[in-house]
This record gives sequence, C-alpha cells and structure tokens, in this order.
Amino acid sequence: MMAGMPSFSPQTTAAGPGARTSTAPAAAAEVRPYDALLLYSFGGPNKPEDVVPFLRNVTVGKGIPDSRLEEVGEHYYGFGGKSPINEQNLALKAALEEELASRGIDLPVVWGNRNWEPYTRDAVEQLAGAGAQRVVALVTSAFSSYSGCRQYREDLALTLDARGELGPDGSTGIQFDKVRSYFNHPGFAQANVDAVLEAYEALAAKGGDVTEARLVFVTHSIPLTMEAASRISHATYSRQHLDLARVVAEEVSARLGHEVEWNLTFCSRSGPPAQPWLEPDVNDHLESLAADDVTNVVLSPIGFVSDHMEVAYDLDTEAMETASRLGITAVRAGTVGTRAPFVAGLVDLVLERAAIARDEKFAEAVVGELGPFRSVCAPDCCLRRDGEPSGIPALCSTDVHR
Ligand SMILES: CC1=C(CCC(=O)O)c2cc3nc(cc4[nH]c(cc5[nH]c(cc1n2)c(C)c5CCC(=O)O)c(CCC(=O)O)c4C)C(CCC(=O)O)=C3C
Ligand SMILES: [Fe+2]
Repeated sequence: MMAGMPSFSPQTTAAGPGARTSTAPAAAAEVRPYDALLLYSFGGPNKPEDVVPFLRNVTVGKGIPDSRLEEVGEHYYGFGGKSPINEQNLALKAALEEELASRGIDLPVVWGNRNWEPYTRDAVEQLAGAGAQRVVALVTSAFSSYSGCRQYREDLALTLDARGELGPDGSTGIQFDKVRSYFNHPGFAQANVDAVLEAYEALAAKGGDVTEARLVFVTHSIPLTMEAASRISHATYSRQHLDLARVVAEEVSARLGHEVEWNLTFCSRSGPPAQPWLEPDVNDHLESLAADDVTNVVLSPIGFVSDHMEVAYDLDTEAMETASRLGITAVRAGTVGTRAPFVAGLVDLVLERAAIARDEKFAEAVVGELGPFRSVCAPDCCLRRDGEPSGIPALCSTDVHR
C-alpha cells in the first residue's frame, strides 16, 4: 500500500499474469467446481484421558521431551482436560454454514483436524462417502509457515496416500484446493480491529489510560529455521505479522484519534533451550515495558483465530499474571472467532478460490503491503527447516509428487 493512502480500504492487486478485474456481483455466489468445504484445524482434547494421546499426536517424530509434554499436559488438566478449540471450530462451522446459506450458496461444510477427532481421515472418508470430487480447504491458521500451511498440506497428502489415493504423479482421489493465507484479507484485519477497539473500551472501563496504552500484538513463536523457510511462501511468517499489525494499528489509531504505539511479540515457545525461536516473548516484553514505565497494555492475539488453549493459558493465565505482577493494567483483545467480518471474509475467499479454479478473472481483496499470497503453494514452500526438503508429499502445491 502506498504511503498516505487510507490504511484500511481493501486494495485490489493488478499484479500477476493477466489483468485482474472485479468479478460481476452476479457471479459472486458461484462455487463451482467445489462439492464441499473442508474446515481444517489443529484439534484438541475433549477430556482428561485425551490429553496424552493428543500430545503424542502433536509431537510425533519431533523429539519433544516428555518433560515438556507433561508441562503442556498440565495446562490442559488445569482446564479439566478439555481444550476450547473443538467447540470453537463447531461454532465457526455453524457460522460458515449460516453465511453460505444467507448468500444462497449450496456447499456442505465438513470438519477435520490434524491431531484429534474428527481426524483428517474421518473428514476425507465423509467427503468420499458423499461423492465429493473437488474440495476447497480452509485451514484455521491465517499465516503461512510450516505449522500453519505445509503441515496441513502434508497431512492431507499422507491421509490420501494411506487410502491408496495418492498417485506417483501427484494425482489424488479427491482433488483438494486450499484457500490462500488470509492474514492480509480485509475481513480478518477488520475483525481484529473491532476486537482491539473493544479491548480499548474495556481498558477505559477498568480505569486504564487509553491514550498511554501500548498495543502488544501476540503470535505463536516458531524456530528461526522455520521462520527462514517461510519466506518461500512470499514473505516470512514474522513479516506477515508485521504487515497486518501495522494495518490494524493504523486503523485503531485513526479510530481512537491518537497515534498508538505497538509491538509484535511471541508466545508458546517450546523446543530445546539452545534452539533459537522468534522473540521477544510476550512476558519479557511486558518486563521491558514496565521498565519504561508503561502501565497500560492491550494484548491482541493476531496469530490465533480463536481462544484455544494457547490463548487461554499462555496469554490469559501466564501473560496476565506477568502484567499484574508488574503493575500493568492489561486487557486481552478477543480473537476473530466467529466475528461477522471474519466469517464473511472466509466465504469471500472461498468464492475467490473457486473463481481461480475456474480460471476466471478475479479480484483478490487484500490489505497491507505484501499483496495476496499464492493459492497454489510454490515448490518447497514453508518447509520445516530452511534448505531441507521434507521428503513428504504436500497437496495444494506444484510439488505434490516430490
Ligand atoms: C505457528 C503455530 C500455531 C498457529 C497456527 C495454527 O493455529 O495452526 C500453532 C497452533 C496451535 N498449537 C497447538 C498446540 C500445540 N502446539 C505444539 C507445538 C508447536 N506449535 C508450533 C507452532 C504453532 N502452533 C510449533 C513450531 C511447535 C513446536 C513443535 C513443532 O515443531 O510442531 C504443541 C506441543 C507441545 C509444545 O511444544 O508446546 C501443542 C500441544 C494448538 C492447539 C491448542 C488447543 O488444544 O486448544 C494450536 C491451535
Ligand atoms: Fe506455504
């Protein structure tokens, strides 16, 4: 986006092959060639007995020490062994169904998770049983990295392979297409702006100083090797966050009528201590804000689409304790959840993906400076470690047969 332009008006790119022009409104409700929508998420435990098997699923082959698993398990037991994530995904599924119906779009929504029931294989079985041939996938992760993009695409490929439905040339039983990374879609940005403004209101209601309050964006930390590999998607994971954060902060500043100072911070780091991950950790950042005499903070968890366990524990429990120990009045902004601009934006993205699949001219709504990410991932996009091909096939890309 060019300097001086209103920060928040959705931009439409004219980049890429062929001039892209707006589709006529009448064409907007067209979802051909898709038979169904896969709502594809992380998954989480529903009861205490689920916790350990879930954590084993998450960490399979990753060499995460048992001590760390027990530590993470404690976070879940503290909440009765149940993550809020499954109910939140069911709520998102219902909201998507309602939005699709309100636009007269007939597209069944099927829910599946990488790490817990209903598993990816359950969703694929359901789709195959219903005779679906081409499915559009929407992952509950707005940013591109191994964790938020390729790991889902690998899981889908491995699931189809286990069914004997992944050909050596990359052909599949059901064809899956993925909606592009949507961190810079105006619907996602708008929902975050709304949530942050509500948090500023809550801060004022608590007697906090709104004009002084720092806006602290928070996302999931990842190893620096994963960060480096994420650049192949178009721009690194942290750069994606900085792009969105600036758009949100500028709009919030405009709405509050004063310049809001902001920072990007990280949470939920794991892995061996010697391995470098993205920093600063949100708790360390709160320490340095306190040292600078900042006493009011709004935390905005832009890296997460719903209030799942990392938000409930790492932010609402841990970071809030840090803030209160430091004498900081802090309010945590909501995640986008089922906010209307977010849900409507997701349906817009599905329609956009369908237009791309039909090879039609289309308008890609986008905010910030990076432009729209690719709908079909590049070879080696979002590898786990920079420069090391995974050897695992991944769908929704041009490197499926590797
Ligand atoms: C970028 C990112 C997102 C955001 C994008 C997205 O939303 O997809 C995300 C989401 C989530 N992460 C979650 C849970 C866990 N993540 C772990 C481990 C890891 N996450 C990583 C990255 C991310 N994770 C990484 C680099 C690791 C290290 C191991 C590895 O390289 O993979 C572990 C293992 C224990 C530990 O190490 O902490 C758990 C239990 C849950 C479910 C919460 C619930 O149950 O409510 C959700 C939504
Ligand atoms: Fe990717």
